Amino acid sequence: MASSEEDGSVEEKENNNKKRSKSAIATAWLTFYNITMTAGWLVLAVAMARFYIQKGNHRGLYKSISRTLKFFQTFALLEVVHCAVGIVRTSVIVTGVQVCSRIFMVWFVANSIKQIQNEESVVLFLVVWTVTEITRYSFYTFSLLNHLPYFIKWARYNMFIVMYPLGVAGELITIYTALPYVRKSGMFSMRLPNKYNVSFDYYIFLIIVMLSYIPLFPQLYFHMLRQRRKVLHGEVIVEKDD
Ligand SMILES: CCCCCCCCCCCCC[C@@H](O)CC(=O)SCCNC(=O)CCNC(=O)[C@H](O)C(C)(C)COP(=O)(O)OP(=O)(O)OC[C@H]1O[C@@H](n2cnc3c(N)ncnc32)[C@H](O)[C@@H]1OP(=O)(O)O
Repeated sequence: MASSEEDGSVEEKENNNKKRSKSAIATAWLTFYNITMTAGWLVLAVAMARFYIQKGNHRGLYKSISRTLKFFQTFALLEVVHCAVGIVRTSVIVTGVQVCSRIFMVWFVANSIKQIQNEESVVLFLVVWTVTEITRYSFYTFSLLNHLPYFIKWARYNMFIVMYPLGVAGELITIYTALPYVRKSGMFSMRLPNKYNVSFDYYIFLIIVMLSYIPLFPQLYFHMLRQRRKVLHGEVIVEKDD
């Protein structure tokens, strides 16, 4: 049977060619992006391991890796763009919540509140994020290259069961530990009266962020459980549109 392209008009053929070259460009870009991100998180893993081996404890670890961490975690904003322009089939909202909460954690908590940088909870979320991202980006890279080893697929869709709650625990304990310093310093806050007639309390905002994990985290977790059933057990899942 002839394909629709063979039957179609010149215009249809041109459209098909455009789609094909767009997806080739998209695949090339995603491969480059995922390799870069895998390498970035590997650099972080090696830097953390070396730091710990040399110093024997975690004091100063955050400071030593903060530039690399900020760069690669911020670069992950492109994932929201990938979903928005449709080159990956993932929800913009799910990806947006995941990426924005991490960027918030890096820039407005760990980076801004120096007193908490040596907390164990910071090391906890850093280690969990690093292991997760090396697995996740190598999963995408090998999938795009059509050479996905089963252990990477297995790790991608099983490790999160433990890693997600551990990462969330690290993040929440860190924010909780930061609260007294934020209250004392009044950082990022605006009190009335001021010329804009606006008041903002960063301390209260951080409490709201912590509370927002209660409705939002289960959605991410259940999304991953659905992905797991689809990919590892071949279940057909009908996703709602954003
Ligand atoms: C301003 C203040 C905001 C404060 C908000 C506070 C609320 C916070 C609540 C949230 C807490 C989050 C805490 C979090 O930071 C803790 C941790 O991360 S701990 C570590 C454990 N974490 C994980 O395991 C992360 C799991 N999450 C993810 O993997 C993703 O982020 C997620 C978007 C949730 C899910 O990913 P996705 O939907 O993409 O699933 P898949 O991987 O199965 O992929 C689906 C299809 O898309 C293709 N895809 C996706 N990305 C790419 C890519 N980069 N390159 C190529 N292809 C890609 C993938 O191949 C699939 O395609 P197909 O269906 O065709 O196979």
